[in-house]
Amino acid sequence: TADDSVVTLLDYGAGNVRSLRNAIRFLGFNIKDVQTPEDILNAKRLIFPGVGAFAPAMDVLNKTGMGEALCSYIEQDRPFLGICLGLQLLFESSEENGPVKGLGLIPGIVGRFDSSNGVRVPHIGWNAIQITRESQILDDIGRRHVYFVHSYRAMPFDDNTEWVSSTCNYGDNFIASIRRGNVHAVQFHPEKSGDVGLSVLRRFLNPKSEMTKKLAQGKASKLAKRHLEVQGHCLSDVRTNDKGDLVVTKGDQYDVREHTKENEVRNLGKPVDLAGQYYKDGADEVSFLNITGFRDFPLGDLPMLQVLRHASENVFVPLTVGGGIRDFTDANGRYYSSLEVAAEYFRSGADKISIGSDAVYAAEEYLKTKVKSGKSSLEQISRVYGNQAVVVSIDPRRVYLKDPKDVEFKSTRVTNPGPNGDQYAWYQCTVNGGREGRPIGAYELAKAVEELGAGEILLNCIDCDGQGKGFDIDLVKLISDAVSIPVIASSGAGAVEHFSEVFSKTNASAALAAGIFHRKEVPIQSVKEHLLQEGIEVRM
Ligand SMILES: NC(=O)c1ncn([C@@H]2O[C@H](COP(=O)(O)O)[C@@H](O)[C@H]2O)c1NCNC[C@@H](O)[C@H](O)[C@H](O)COP(=O)(O)O
Repeated sequence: TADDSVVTLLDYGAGNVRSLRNAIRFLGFNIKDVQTPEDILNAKRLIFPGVGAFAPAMDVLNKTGMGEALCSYIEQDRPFLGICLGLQLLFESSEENGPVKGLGLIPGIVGRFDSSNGVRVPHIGWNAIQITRESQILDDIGRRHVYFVHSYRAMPFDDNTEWVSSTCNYGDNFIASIRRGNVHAVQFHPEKSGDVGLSVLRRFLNPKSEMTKKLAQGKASKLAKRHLEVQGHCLSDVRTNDKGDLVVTKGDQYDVREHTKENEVRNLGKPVDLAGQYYKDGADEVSFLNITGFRDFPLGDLPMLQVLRHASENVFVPLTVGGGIRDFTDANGRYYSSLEVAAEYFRSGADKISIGSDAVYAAEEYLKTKVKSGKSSLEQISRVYGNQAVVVSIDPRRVYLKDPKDVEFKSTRVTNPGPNGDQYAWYQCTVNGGREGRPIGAYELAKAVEELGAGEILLNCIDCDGQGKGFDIDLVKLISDAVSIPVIASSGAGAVEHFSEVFSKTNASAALAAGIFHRKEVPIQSVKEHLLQEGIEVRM
C-alpha cells in the first residue's frame, strides 16, 4: 500500500539530518516529518536521528511532549530506529553537560569516552562492531566497518544485556546497537557508512527485503585509519574560475593558477561528479574546501551550496565543507553570525564544517587573554553542534631555524636539514589561503583550538602541497603528539607508500590527498590494498 513506502522522521532541527533524508530517498522511501506527538503515535515506522548534544535534545522532547509519545510508541514495540543520540536518549541519563535525565527506557548512564585509555576523543571514523545477539537489521554487516562520530557512549552491563545487540571496542567495549522486538537503535551512522550503512537502513525500512547484491564480508577488527579525498579531501579545493564556474582546482604550494599566458585557474573537474566518483571508489570521507571563501561570503555563494546539496544526494560517507566560515556583515550592513553560516552548510548536507582563518584569530585572542570568550565561531558552532562536527584546517609554512631558541614558538628537529643546513624548523600559521603569515605556530594553534572546542584537525602543509614527495612527517608527528583529538595528515601525497609512512611514523588518524586522485595518478583502492598489505587497518 502507499503507506508502505512512507517512513516517519523525528527531526527536531539540530544538525545535519539531510544525509539521512538523502539515504531514505535513495532507498526509494518517502518521508513524513513529525509535527506533533500524534504524528509519532500514528507512525507506521519511525526513525529518530539524534544530532548534537543530549541536554538540548531532551529539552525539546520534554517541551513538545514528543518524549512521552516516543516512550509509549516504543513500549508498544512499534518499528523504531534510533541513530547516535537517538540511541543515547533511550537510556536513564547522560553525563554530557549533566547529569541530564533521559527517556529511561533502557537501564544505564551515557558517559564520555575515557581518554586516559589512550584513545582520541571524539571517536571519529570507521570501526568494527561485534554482534552479540541476532538483530535482523545488522545481518549484512558481516565484518565490515561502520562510521562513528561521537564523544559519549552507553556501556553494556547486566541490567541492559537483554537490549544489547552489538558492541564496539574503543578503549572499552561500548554499546554499538540495541534491539528488542521491533525497536532498534545504533550508535553509528548508517546514512554515512556507505553500502553497509544503506543495507542497515534498507533492512529496517523493509524487513522482508532480501538483499539483491550480497555485500562482501570484510575483515574489520578495529578503528581503521581513514583515508580522505579532498575534493578538496578526496578533498576538492573548489573555487570559481575566471568565467565564474565553480571548479575543482589544485594548487602547487597553494598557487592554483596554470603557468600559461592566460594564467587561468587550474580546472580539474566538476565538484559533484568527482565527489560521487570518489565515493564509488571507496573514499572514507569527502571534503570541499572553498579556497576563496575568505574573500566571498558563503551564504551569498549559492553555487557552493548547490554543489553540496547535489553531492550529498549520492555520497553516503561523511562530507566536510570549509571556506569562509566567520561572522560577516554584507554590503547592505546585514550581519550574519558564523553559526548561521554553519547552519546553512549543515542544512545543505555537510556532516562536518571546517574553519581555517577564523580559527587562527580565535587562537591568537585566546592565547593573549587566556579567556574562553565563547564568542568565536569555533566555540559557538561546537557548542551547538558538538565538537565532533567542527574541524580546524591549519595552513602552516615551514620556517627553518639554526637554534630553537631563535623563536618563542614550539619548533622541532627536522629530518631533512634546511637549505643552509638548519637542523630545526617551526611552522608559521597563515590565513586567507596562505596569503598572510601570522605570529603563531601550528603547535600553539593546535593546542589552543582543541581547548576552544575543535573535534578534529586538518593539518595541511603549504611547502608540501601538490609536491607529491610525501607528507611532512616532522610536522604531523609534532601536532598529532600534541593534541588528543584526531589529526588528519594532508599535503604532499604522491604514492601509496606515503600513506603507510605517515601512519607508521606518526599518530595521524587519517590521511588526505587531492592532486594524485584528481589527476588519476593513484587509484584509491591501491592505497587501501597497500595499507592492508602493510598490516594497517583500513575500511575496504
Ligand atoms: N590556495 C589554496 O590551495 C588554498 N587556499 C585556501 N585553502 C583552504 O581553504 C580553506 C579556507 O578556509 P577559511 O576561509 O580560511 O576558513 C582552508 O581550509 C584552507 O586550507 C587552500 N587549499 C588548501 N588545500 C590544501 C589541502 O587541503 C590540499 O588539498 C592538500 O594540500 C592536499 O593536496 P595534495 O594531495 O595535492 O598535495
